[in-house]
Amino acid sequence: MKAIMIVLTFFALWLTSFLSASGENVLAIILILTIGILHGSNDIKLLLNLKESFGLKMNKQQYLLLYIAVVLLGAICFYLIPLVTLVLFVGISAYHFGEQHWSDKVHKHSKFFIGYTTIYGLSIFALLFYFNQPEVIEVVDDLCGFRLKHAFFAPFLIINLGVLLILSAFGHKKFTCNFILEAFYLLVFGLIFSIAPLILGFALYFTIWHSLPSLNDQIKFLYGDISKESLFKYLTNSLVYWFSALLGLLAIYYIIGSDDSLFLPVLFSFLAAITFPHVFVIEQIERE
Ligand SMILES: CC1=C(/C=C/C(C)=C/C=C/C(C)=C/C=O)C(C)(C)CCC1
Repeated sequence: MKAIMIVLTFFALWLTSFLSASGENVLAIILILTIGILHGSNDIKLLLNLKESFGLKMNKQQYLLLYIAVVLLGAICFYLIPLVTLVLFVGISAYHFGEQHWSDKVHKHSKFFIGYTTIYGLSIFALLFYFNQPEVIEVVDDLCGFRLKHAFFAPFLIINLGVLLILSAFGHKKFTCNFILEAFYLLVFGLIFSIAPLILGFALYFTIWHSLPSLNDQIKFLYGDISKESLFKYLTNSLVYWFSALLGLLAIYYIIGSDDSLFLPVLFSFLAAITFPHVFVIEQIERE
């Protein structure tokens, strides 16, 4: 799987050398809205397939209502306390990306696992942000009116990578992985983020390194194997949710009108709102 992901990543990077800046943005947005959104479109079915979640067992309508309520709550928080919600969003996403990457390589459910995966995810974001400082400063400013300083990025990267290194050294007995290979993946991510602009760098990581493996795990969890039939079942079942998410996003863009400077902030706050419940669903299936 990882070899395919490396090939896909470099293929996509090679493809972008033929694209203009706006072409790269279009490719990034297509990746996020297709594979990216798709990997969160079967959350309700995943919840229904759990023995229980949060000690509860609810029916489809109840889960759907709860899900929509959490999305709306996330959106309202973004509106009312944008900076706090953004920090929370990046922290939760870091844990979520790390959990996806490490779940089969280290003993789960320990405090160490939560700390390690969060620091790993933060290191990925720190790499992405470090190589795209002007764009990150703009998007964060547009999102919550807070202007990050350039002096923030290098220490943020060094601290996260440093803590990751220390935790890896102390906890290496808990892992079943090749750390040289893991360091190589981080190098590949750094390379992608330094070559591609912010949105494309994020999209390549998010779709190839997070959403595809997550789709793989989810299909196995739901149908027991990866086959044409189970892929077809997954796609047909997620279609209506995927389509509703896209319609929701389109509706927001329609309501705010054609203000270009709001395009990325709206996309990221939309992602944040739908990410909050998704992270809890995946956390529950990883626990089973
Ligand atoms: C890239 C980026 C950001 C963070 C995005 C995040 C945190 C995305 C997480 C998505 C997830 C976890 C999706 C679901 O699986 C900021 C800080 C908004 C602004 C600068 C660019």
